[in-house]
Amino acid sequence: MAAAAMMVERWAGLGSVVASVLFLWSMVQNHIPPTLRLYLTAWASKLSSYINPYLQITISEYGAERFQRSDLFLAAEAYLSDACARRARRLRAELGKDSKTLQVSVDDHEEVTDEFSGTTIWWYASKRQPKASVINFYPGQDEKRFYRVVFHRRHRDLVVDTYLPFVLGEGRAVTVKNRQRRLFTNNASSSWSPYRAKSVWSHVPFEHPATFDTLAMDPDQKEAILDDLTAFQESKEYYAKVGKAWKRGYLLYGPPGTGKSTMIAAMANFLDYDVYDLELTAVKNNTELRKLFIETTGKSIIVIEDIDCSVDLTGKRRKTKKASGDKDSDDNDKPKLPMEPEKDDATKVTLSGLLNFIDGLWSACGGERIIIFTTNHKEKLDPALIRRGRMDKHIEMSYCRFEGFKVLANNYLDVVVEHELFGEIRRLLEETDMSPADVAENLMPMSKKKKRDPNVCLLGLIEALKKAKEDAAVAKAKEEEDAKEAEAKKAKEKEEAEAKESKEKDEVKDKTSEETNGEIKQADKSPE
Ligand SMILES: Nc1ncnc2c1ncn2[C@@H]1O[C@H](COP(=O)(O)OP(=O)(O)OP(=O)(O)O)[C@@H](O)[C@H]1O
Ligand SMILES: [Mg+2]
Repeated sequence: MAAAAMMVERWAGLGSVVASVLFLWSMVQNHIPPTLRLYLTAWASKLSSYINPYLQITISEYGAERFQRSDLFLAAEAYLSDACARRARRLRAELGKDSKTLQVSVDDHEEVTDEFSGTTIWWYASKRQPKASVINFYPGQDEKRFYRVVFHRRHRDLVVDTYLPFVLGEGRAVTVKNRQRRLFTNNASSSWSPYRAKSVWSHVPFEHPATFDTLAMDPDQKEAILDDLTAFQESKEYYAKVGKAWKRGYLLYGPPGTGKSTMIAAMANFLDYDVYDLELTAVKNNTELRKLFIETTGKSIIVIEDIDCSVDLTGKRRKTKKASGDKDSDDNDKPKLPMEPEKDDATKVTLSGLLNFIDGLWSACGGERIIIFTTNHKEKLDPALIRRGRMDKHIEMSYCRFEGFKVLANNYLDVVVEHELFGEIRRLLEETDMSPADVAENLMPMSKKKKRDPNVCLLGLIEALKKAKEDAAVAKAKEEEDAKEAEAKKAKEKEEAEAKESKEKDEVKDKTSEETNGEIKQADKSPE
């Protein structure tokens, strides 16, 4: 290691000699004809490569894409920060994008060494000064930063074929680990800019605290979902082998307040993915839908909430999506997303557009995506939309039962062990349908007096459950009464209709017989 440092120092000394020569060279080169200058430059570089056994690779901050920082540069920066920065003597510390975490990286003009398969590789961070005469409109573009990788020429293959891809992979993994995850929402197409590809989505930091530990649901179901997600995340090779795009669809269905949206947040936190919350009502047509999809990145969850409310029979958007708790209470029995031939494809999002969104384009753009639909009314969705292969797993989010309650009691009241009131709560929860959201609400009283007293909260929950049970019984009795009344009314109407019909028949019969009698009498009177 020390020998390597000495060697680098020696070459650094030689470098300063070369720099002086180059300076003189630059002084005289203006007086040399261009062809000769080119020839001499090539010759000088040949000579230098003959003497200098070290090769160097430059990784510039801005590559061919002038306005976008190069992936390799970003990966190298992340890799060096993670693996080598602590060995450097001059570091640079900055607040991360989330303004919370501290990011330490190698400072400019600093050199660090890395060991790979017994080989020493030197990294040198630097920047080119901007030309004084150039005014740059893009901040960050005036200084051109770069990394230089220096290694012995006998390790050329190792560095190019193995080491640099390793740095790229490791750097990307570090970036994913350290990144601030984001929650994206689609902008109305009127604000899309042809000059900024990223204008179709806007984002905020994703900071939802939900995890699977805090999610109240059946433990076996939770375990199965976690298994499924882990298997998906680790199956890159498997998906490639069977020729399937690396994506998975989940349909979350159940009554309001049962934790569908919370589950999505828990999944994103578990997988460490970004979330794209796609508001279909803001998308004008299938072309826009496609564009939105293309602008999503890998390692993300694309969510369409309340899919049954997003597009109706004619493809027209509804004005208010979440007017009430139960989003479909206004027109419950209208089927949505029909398999009808779509005529004006240019002006609306259609079922086929949506299906294409899920599987057509998925296959074209690889990369670890999950799509989730949520609905309160699974039965209203077109079977084509939710068939296995599109929505691979259907997850029912249901009312709170005792196992789910125990999670909530732990979350909200820190009650871990069995409480004396648990027996009654268990019985009531089995007899009453109450959503986890309502149970949670009862466990989180806002009054100062009741604050954090488990007994008071649990008693409050028991009261609420009893009331819900009574209300449900009253509602059921009323429903039965209404049904009976409706049946009686129907029977009466039927009876009346039958009576009316038979009366009409009798009248017709009477009239016919009268007419017949009249004709007979007429015949009797007529001369033979
Ligand atoms: N299963 C659950 N576990 C833990 N908390 C829950 C659960 N279900 C609901 N909650 C609580 O209730 C609130 C509302 O839940 P959430 O928004 O996830 O319900 P939802 O099923 O998406 O409802 P909707 O169908 O109306 O969209 C959440 O903020 C959460 O605190
Ligand atoms: Mg929801």
